[in-house]
Amino acid sequence: MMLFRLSCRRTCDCVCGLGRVFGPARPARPPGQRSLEPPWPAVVVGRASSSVVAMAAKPTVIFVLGAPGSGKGTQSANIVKEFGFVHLSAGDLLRAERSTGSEVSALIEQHIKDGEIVPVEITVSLLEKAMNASSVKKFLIDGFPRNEDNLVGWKKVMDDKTDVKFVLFFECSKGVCVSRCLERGKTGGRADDNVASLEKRFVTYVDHTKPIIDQYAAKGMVRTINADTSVDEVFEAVKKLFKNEGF
Ligand SMILES: Nc1ncnc2c1ncn2[C@@H]1O[C@H](COP(=O)(O)OP(=O)(O)OP(=O)(O)O)[C@@H](O)[C@H]1O
Ligand SMILES: Nc1ccn([C@H]2C[C@H](O)[C@@H](COP(=O)(O)O)O2)c(=O)n1
Repeated sequence: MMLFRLSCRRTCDCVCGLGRVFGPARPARPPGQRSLEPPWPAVVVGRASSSVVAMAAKPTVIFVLGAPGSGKGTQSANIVKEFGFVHLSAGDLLRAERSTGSEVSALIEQHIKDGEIVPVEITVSLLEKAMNASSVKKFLIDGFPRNEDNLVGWKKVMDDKTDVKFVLFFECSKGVCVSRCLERGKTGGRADDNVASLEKRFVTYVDHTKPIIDQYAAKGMVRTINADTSVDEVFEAVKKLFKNEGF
């Protein structure tokens, strides 16, 4: 134990003890990065039998789900500020990819217009790329997994590489969600914030996304927040939850 502490102090600048998190010498924080998280691969040290073992910590993931307009994006932005997470919206990543004019642009455009879910190979590869590009390794993944295809694709490619903590579920009545989206549609520039697309998006939500939330609920992995109230009231509930979860 004593020997370990001495050698640890020589090799890193953290306050190490067995079981604490440390990594290589701390590099300068990249400009604009607000998080206090270490921007280098963390290493967790613990004892196995009589030897000391080290393994890389996996990125933390929280999935953010709820009906269209339930406030996933709004609350994710608040969580980023308060708790230092990185917000990755699957919808935003797909919209960005659509506007690059790549070979999948037309396919994404059609799916978004029809309120349907884009094949997971596209979405997971965009998510993985964004996660790899981030120095902060705590992610809110908003609007994913939205259907069985999303879930299977995530498990295949990302399950072993990440630590999914829970699903943050914003529960909100359809009437409130629709009126928020229609209001957003007046100025937001989204092609799918209209009555026709919203109807399709809600069908997709009820038929395909809600069953995914239910699957996670059966595993005790859903944290439900009432999202019918004001932005501030919803965030108070979110803050309480995140503190209880140890963030
Ligand atoms: N609690 C709230 N009270 C009133 N308006 C809200 C609330 N939360 C969000 N809004 C507004 O409702 C609209 C939709 O919110 P937001 O984009 O956060 O929802 P979302 O769940 O991410 O939607 P989508 O899945 O369609 O992208 C926005 O215009 C936002 O400002
Ligand atoms: N996992 C996802 C997330 C989003 N999309 C597409 C289809 C949605 O209607 C659209 C908008 O998403 P939002 O911004 O409302 O979360 O993006 C998808 O295919 N797969």
